[in-house]
Amino acid sequence: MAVYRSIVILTGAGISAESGLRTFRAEDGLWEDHPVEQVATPEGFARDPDLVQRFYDERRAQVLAAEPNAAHQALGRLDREFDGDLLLVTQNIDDLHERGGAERVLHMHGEALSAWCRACDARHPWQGSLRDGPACPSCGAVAMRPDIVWFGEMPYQMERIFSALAGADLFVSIGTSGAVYPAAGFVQQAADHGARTLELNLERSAGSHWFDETRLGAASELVPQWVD
Ligand SMILES: CC(C)NC(=O)[C@H](Cc1c[nH]c2ccccc12)NC(=O)[C@H](CCCC/N=C(/NCCC(=O)O)S[C@H]1O[C@H](COP(=O)(O)OP(=O)(O)OC[C@H]2O[C@@H](n3cnc4c(N)ncnc43)[C@H](O)[C@@H]2O)[C@@H](O)[C@H]1O)NC(=O)OCc1ccccc1
Repeated sequence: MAVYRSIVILTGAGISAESGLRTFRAEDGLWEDHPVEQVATPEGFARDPDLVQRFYDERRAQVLAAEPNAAHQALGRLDREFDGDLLLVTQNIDDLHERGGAERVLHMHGEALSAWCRACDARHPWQGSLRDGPACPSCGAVAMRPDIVWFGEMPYQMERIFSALAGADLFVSIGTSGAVYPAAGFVQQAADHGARTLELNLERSAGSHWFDETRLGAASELVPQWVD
């Protein structure tokens, strides 16, 4: 790891699969029994807010019941020991990176354990249900939604991500199918700036051909091997 000055890591649902959190596109994936346009779009929320709140209440409970695995813990070690620039960009809404010891984490698609008040724009750490329309602790309005980036919505902190990609000399992608943009385009941006690019995934992804190297296997084995 010593040779690199600035590392950007992108993670997806695959890194949390071995912690018991379902991925999206596997045959038993989340999108199988929850059509994405119904539960992960602003239109779906407007059409049936109770269905969407119930979906994310379930996800929130699953996240609270899950534990970080060896891949999360290895990235926690890397974050503690690497004194260069490091940004761990995750598409995941779980907090397993933080519970695995990582601090330089950016949730580009939001967080399950956070609620967003549409009336006063405040965000609140949230572990309970949003279904029964709790009042916003800041303004009292009953206008809270999951603090999640849905399809058609702008991901969070894109400027910070683009500038990290522009300065990176190593880009590593872990447990993602490369099916969703803008995250799926990060490897090209990093490569265009001269970074070495490495993919760690259970199977080849839609973006594998963009990487200098792809290692296939379970994250709980590949990530500690790469870090240590
Ligand atoms: C379907 C796709 C074609 N659509 C999009 O990409 C859209 C539209 C779009 C934008 N640009 C485009 C360009 C071309 C085409 C389409 C678009 N994108 C958007 O709408 C985005 C917003 C997208 C975010 C939506 N929210 C999510 N999540 C939060 C919700 C929730 O979590 O409920 S997306 C969701 O799916 C995405 C993909 O999932 P993965 O994490 O990769 O999981 P998946 O199941 O697919 O794959 C798992 C992988 O792990 C591997 N694996 C499994 N087990 C293991 C294991 N044990 N070990 C290792 N690997 C493992 C498997 O092999 C597999 O490869 C993740 O991002 C995830 O967060 N917003 C936007 O574009 O805004 C405007 C904009 C943006 C920038 C600049 C200007 C304007």
